[in-house]
Amino acid sequence: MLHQLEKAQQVPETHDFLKNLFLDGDLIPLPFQKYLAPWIAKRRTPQIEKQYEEIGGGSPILRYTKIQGEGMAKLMDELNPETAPHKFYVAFRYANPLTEETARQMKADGVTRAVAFTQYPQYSCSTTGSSLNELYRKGKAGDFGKDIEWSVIDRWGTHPGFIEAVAQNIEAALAKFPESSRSETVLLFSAHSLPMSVVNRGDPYVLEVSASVSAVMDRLGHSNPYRLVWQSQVGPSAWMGMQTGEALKGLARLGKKQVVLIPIAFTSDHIETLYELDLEYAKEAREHGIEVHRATSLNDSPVFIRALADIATAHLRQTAKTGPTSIQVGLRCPGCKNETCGAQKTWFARGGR
Ligand SMILES: C=CC1=C(C)c2cc3[nH]c(cc4nc(cc5[nH]c(cc1n2)c(C)c5CCC(=O)O)C(CCC(=O)O)=C4C)c(C)c3C=C
Ligand code: FES
Ligand SMILES: [Fe+2]
Repeated sequence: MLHQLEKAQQVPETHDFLKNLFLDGDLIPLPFQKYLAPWIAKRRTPQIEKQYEEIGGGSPILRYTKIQGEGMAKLMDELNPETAPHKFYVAFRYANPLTEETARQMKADGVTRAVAFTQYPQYSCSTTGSSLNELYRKGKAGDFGKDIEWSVIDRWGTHPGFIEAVAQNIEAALAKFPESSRSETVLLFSAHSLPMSVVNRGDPYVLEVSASVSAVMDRLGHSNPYRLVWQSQVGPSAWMGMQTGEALKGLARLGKKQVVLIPIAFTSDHIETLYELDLEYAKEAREHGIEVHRATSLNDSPVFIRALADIATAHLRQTAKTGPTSIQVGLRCPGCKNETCGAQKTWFARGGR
């Protein structure tokens, strides 16, 4: 079973993954989306397939998400026996296991209480928002079963356990530089960028990623100079900058010799750490005379798995008092014109009813 699911994450799934992604009107509203999405996906597939081939034949996201989920549920059984047993399910937005498949499984298992626990530390309507909209659509249609009660963990980008796990991985990367020059190493935090159209409608992601970086730097005692830069722009529109690749070139021009690259907006390795950061940017920076080490992604970090268990445990205790959703998730972006966002928020605030 595990093997089959892992195989589904491999190169041949790239086309369907991209098609589902470009079909998502909550992520990228396109004119004639139903027709344009398959066309863009098809055109983009060979290039992205090649990237997945170069990072070992697929994305490790599912494998790590399962390790994290299993570790979290086991710890929660110990930390919070009153709500045990805890079970995790994975619902991806574009690759298998898709929300509809997971819904079927949860219905078959007779689940009556569920927490939608986003695995994006910082909230964006293009990531967590899109996933919540999908859960809402499937939930409203009864795909998860009729009597399920929902609550939502919508963001946790400054949770001390998450910050500690990131900081420890930065310290391990810094230790690879000679002690004499270690404090001159630039810490370059890199997050997936957002189109300016999303930023400018009031999406909270840029602020929240910045807050994560601030919290990590506080934890490190501001031992090094740092910047937050943005990667993985797609298409011709304007995106949040400065771009990670350009920043590395700029640092080289300024005579910087040592950089630690830090993925800050995702919890496991994926195409953007393993291909873009490691194979593209780090290689290019080395050609410009910079020694680059990448902070390891959180992956199977026990400190991080403990943080997930702590976040979920605190949530279960808190929702009994404060209700199923946070105050912050209730506010739509001031520029939001997507009616599904409003309906989704109302639905979750009522516990999925
Ligand atoms: C972590 C935060 C992410 C944000 C914010 C985000 C916004 C966003 N992404 C696209 C388009 C694409 N993203 C793609 C891959 C991808 N995106 C994220 C995360 C965020 N995206 C991850 C972790 C991944 C990699 C998945 C993996 O298995 O490795 C892709 C596919 C790859 C490609 O074709 O380049 C696209 C396309 C948009 C348009 C967007 C904001 C509106
Ligand atoms: S786009 Fe942010 S709430 Fe709709
Ligand atoms: Fe993306």
